Amino acid sequence: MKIAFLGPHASFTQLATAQLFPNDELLPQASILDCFNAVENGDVAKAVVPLENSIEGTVSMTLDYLYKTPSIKIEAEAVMPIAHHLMIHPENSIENIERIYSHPQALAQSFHFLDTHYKNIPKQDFSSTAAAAKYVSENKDIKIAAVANQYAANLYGLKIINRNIQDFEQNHTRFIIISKLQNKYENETLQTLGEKSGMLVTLPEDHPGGLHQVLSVFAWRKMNLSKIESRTLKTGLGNYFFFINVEGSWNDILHGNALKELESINADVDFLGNYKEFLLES
Ligand SMILES: O=C(O)C(=O)C[C@]1(C(=O)O)C=C[C@@H](O)C=C1
Repeated sequence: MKIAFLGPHASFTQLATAQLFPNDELLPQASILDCFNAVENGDVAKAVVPLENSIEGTVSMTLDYLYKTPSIKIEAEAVMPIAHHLMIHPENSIENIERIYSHPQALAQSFHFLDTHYKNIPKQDFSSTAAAAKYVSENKDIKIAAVANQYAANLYGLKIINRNIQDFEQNHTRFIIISKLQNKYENETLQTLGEKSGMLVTLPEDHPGGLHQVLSVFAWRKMNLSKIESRTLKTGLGNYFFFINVEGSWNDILHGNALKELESINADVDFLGNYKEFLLES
């Protein structure tokens, strides 16, 4: 089976994808949009993209494309510990470094460390941590460093200057497996952390108590929400959709007609699936 992931080789997303699909053909993509397009066009069966980080929060691009592509559903979530390291070309010295490159999520997760120790060195966004590491390995003359993982340092022959530079010890990223198949991904070799449902809810118009009505559907059924995120609809200031995770199995969700009640208050619901959450190794 072909599986797309946010590449290039040695990205954190690849480390997650390799654990989820050890026997499949993994195809690196240049962006989260390319991962969604590869699934939407049928070039691959599934893709793995980041959804949320425990320090930096939701990856908004992933939410936006889930909203824009209703045919794409979620098959599973996987949580992986994230350790960032600062690395340079082995022929360079950290004293000469003039710029630090990485994925914006990685720079944000290490912001205080970089601000404390490398305050005057400009930080620059790159498409992924691994692409930044690769760029450093190919450009020893332009005195740059990258924030990336150990695997990228090994693959691109870089020297690690500072280890574990993330601002909080507990740094985890949650990835999702997306597909059009609406399957539930199973893996008996990985630890299961729980089960949940995901949905995107849009209210017909902004009115007093609208979100309260949506939340009460779950509250009086004693269903626990594990995530709620509002995201702009891009139709004007103040217009949002909501990504909601409800803990529990599919039967719990159907129990008491929660989805029917949401429809009865004219909420538009794109049900993303009932799926498991797995724990990965770093
Ligand atoms: O740049 C990478 O290596 C990625 O896989 C992307 C990504 C992200 O978008 O959150 C994945 C995990 C880490 O949180 C940092 C970056």
